This record gives sequence, C-alpha cells and structure tokens, in this order.
Amino acid sequence: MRIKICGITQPDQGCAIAQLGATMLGFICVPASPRYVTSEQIRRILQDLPISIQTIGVFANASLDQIYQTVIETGLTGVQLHGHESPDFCDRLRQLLPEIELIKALRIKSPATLVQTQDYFNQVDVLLLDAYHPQQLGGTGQTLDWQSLQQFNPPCSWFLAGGLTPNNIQEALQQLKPDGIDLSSGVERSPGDKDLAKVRLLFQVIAGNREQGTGNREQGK
Ligand SMILES: O=C(O)c1ccccc1N[C@@H]1O[C@H](COP(=O)(O)O)[C@@H](O)[C@H]1O
Repeated sequence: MRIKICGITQPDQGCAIAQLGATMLGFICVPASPRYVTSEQIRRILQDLPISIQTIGVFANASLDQIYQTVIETGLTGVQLHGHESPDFCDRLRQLLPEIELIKALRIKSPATLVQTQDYFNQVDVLLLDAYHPQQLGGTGQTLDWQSLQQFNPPCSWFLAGGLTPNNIQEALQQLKPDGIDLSSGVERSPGDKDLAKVRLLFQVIAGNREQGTGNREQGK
C-alpha cells in the first residue's frame, strides 16, 4: 500500500517522513491554504529527498499553465487535482505532462456522489476520495463514511483520504483495502508543521496491521 503524507513545508520534516516510510510526499500549491508552498520552497525540499520518493503537487482549480509551470520549475513527479477539474481538463493536463502521475481527488458528499468517479476512470492514474466540507477544499480533518465505500472497486488505483490519523487508521483499513492512503492534518502540530511522533506512530500501527493480516491468513481467517 502506498502512503502519502501531505502538506509538507519544511525540508527536514520531508526527509524525516521519507525515512519513516512514506512513499509519497504532497505539497500544497493552493495559495489560500495555510500549507501553501512556493515553487522555490518545493525545490528546496525536493533536493534533499531520496530519488525513490514520489512528490505530488496539490492544486485546486488552477490553470493548465500554472500547473505546467510549477511542475517544470520544481521537478514534481505527480499532480493531484483537488478542485472542480473536469475529465476533459485531466485529459488536457495528461497531454501537456505525459510523464507525471495524475491523481484526481473527489470530495464525497454522499454515497450518490461516488457515481461521479466513473467519469475519471480512464482519465487519471489514481482516484483519491476525500471528505466533503462546505467551506474548505481539503486538509479538513473530516472523515468519510468508510462503510459506505465498501463496494467501491474502481478499475484504476484509489486512495483513501480525509481525517485519517494514527488513532483511526487501523479501523479504516479493517473496513477498506485502498491502494494508498493520504494523511495531512492527522499527523500535524499545526497546519504545515508535521508531528514526527504522530507520523512514527502511524507507521507502527500500519506495520502492526500488516502483521495481523498475515497472521490471520496463516490461521486461515
Ligand atoms: O491541506 C490543505 O490545506 C489542502 C488545501 C486544498 C486542497 C487540498 C488540501 N489537502 C488535501 O486534503 C486531503 C485530506 O486532508 P486531511 O487528512 O483530512 O487533513 C489530503 O488529500 C490533502 O492532500
């Protein structure tokens, strides 16, 4: 399972979180967010990271040109679209930046909203499900109704996001088997300031969960 820690703003925290086991780091390129980082800041953080870490820029309703410029300036390996971007917009971004990993986040207001995800199956690499909040686009700490997602099985990869923490990740992963998880505010001291003790605990809980799964399989459960 891939693990993305989002809202990185400091080079030392990025390195430490990569060392703890994150496979992806996210950088908020949404100016209104308290976790916003400029291209210059992203570049500085990326230069110390191991090459194996995927680095994702998170955008919301930005123009194709803004996204293109940021990716070219920074060397990000992927883009997460967290606003109201259409499937056609995803297509055009794919043509512009064919090498990057393309993630479309959808904020799920009700189980009925899940139907919208179908429009993106062929357009993106990963679908990311986040919780809906009427005023904020992301990083809200709100959880989804995990039970209502149990039948969600898209033909592409999907990530679970929204209010995940070291305290609730075990329950979430007992109910769902996403290809990846994405955490931001659940491993923070304050917006953009990651709490390394919480990140460490997260990886310990996930490792325990994996061992439990292996044990259950060995015992035929
Ligand atoms: O984190 C932000 O400030 C943010 C701003 C605008 C769009 C997305 C944002 N973050 C994304 O929100 C989800 C869930 O965050 P949380 O774990 O509930 O705090 C995550 O995908 C972030 O990438």
